[in-house]
Amino acid sequence: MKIEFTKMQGAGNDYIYVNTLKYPVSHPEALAKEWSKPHTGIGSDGLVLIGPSETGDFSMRIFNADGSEAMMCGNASRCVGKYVYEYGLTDKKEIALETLSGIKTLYLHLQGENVDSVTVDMGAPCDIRTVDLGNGYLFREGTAVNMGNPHLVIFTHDVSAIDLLSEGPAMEHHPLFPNRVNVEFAQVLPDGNVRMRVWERGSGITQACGTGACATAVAAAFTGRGKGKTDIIMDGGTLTIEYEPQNDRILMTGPATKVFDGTINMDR
Ligand SMILES: N[C@@H](CCC[C@H](N)C(=O)O)C(=O)O
Repeated sequence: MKIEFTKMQGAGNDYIYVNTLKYPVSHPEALAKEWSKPHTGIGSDGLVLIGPSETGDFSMRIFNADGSEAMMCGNASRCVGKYVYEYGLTDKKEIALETLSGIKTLYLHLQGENVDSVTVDMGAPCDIRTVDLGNGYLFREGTAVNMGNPHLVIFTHDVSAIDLLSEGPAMEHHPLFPNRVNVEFAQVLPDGNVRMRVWERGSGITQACGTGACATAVAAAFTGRGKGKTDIIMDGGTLTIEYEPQNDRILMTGPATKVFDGTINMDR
């Protein structure tokens, strides 16, 4: 059976989006693995399913490139906002999106008829703590933050020197995180903004991570490095994160971009 999909990216974090109101998908874990492959698939960081919701306007499910399902994805939530508006599924500019980590409110920013960027109310971070990574690792200490999904943020003086391909998996599979963890290496710049590189659980090196950008801003505040409104500069683009520890929400603003539409056989 042929189905339509749309490839979209937010700060370079790219996913395949399927409207399940039109094309129900029965085995997303297998399809995420197959379709994410760069040479034999479509090529992406994973698969995102847009569906109906009883508690919000729409629902979002997100599968990493290894087929594992995640609770939340910041970059995908912005792209879902763009998708449902531009494909005529809604004319609302404020959208309640149901995710496995609760309802997230999307505020669409338009440029003419198109959604150019989106602000997402990401809710409150939880389980913020300093973790001792023990001996045998490049870094001894990090900050764990839960943004609906788990993150480990490690501050360093030179983020460009990190070998993500070896340090990323070592941290993703650290015994402190039996469900694995997303890993952010972060460097505070002289102006207080943060340069960050990410290794994502289930997808490896990605160009950007929305929940990771939020976790980085939270970790910065927690360790006395924060400045309230922070640009998190990643390999694929920049997200602006607004966070004050006394408030119970984080606002994430950034781009949402369509790459192309396509069709693919569901049973391939
Ligand atoms: N890219 C994402 C997060 C995707 C899920 C993550 N890899 C996990 O397994 O928790 C984002 O933009 O937040």
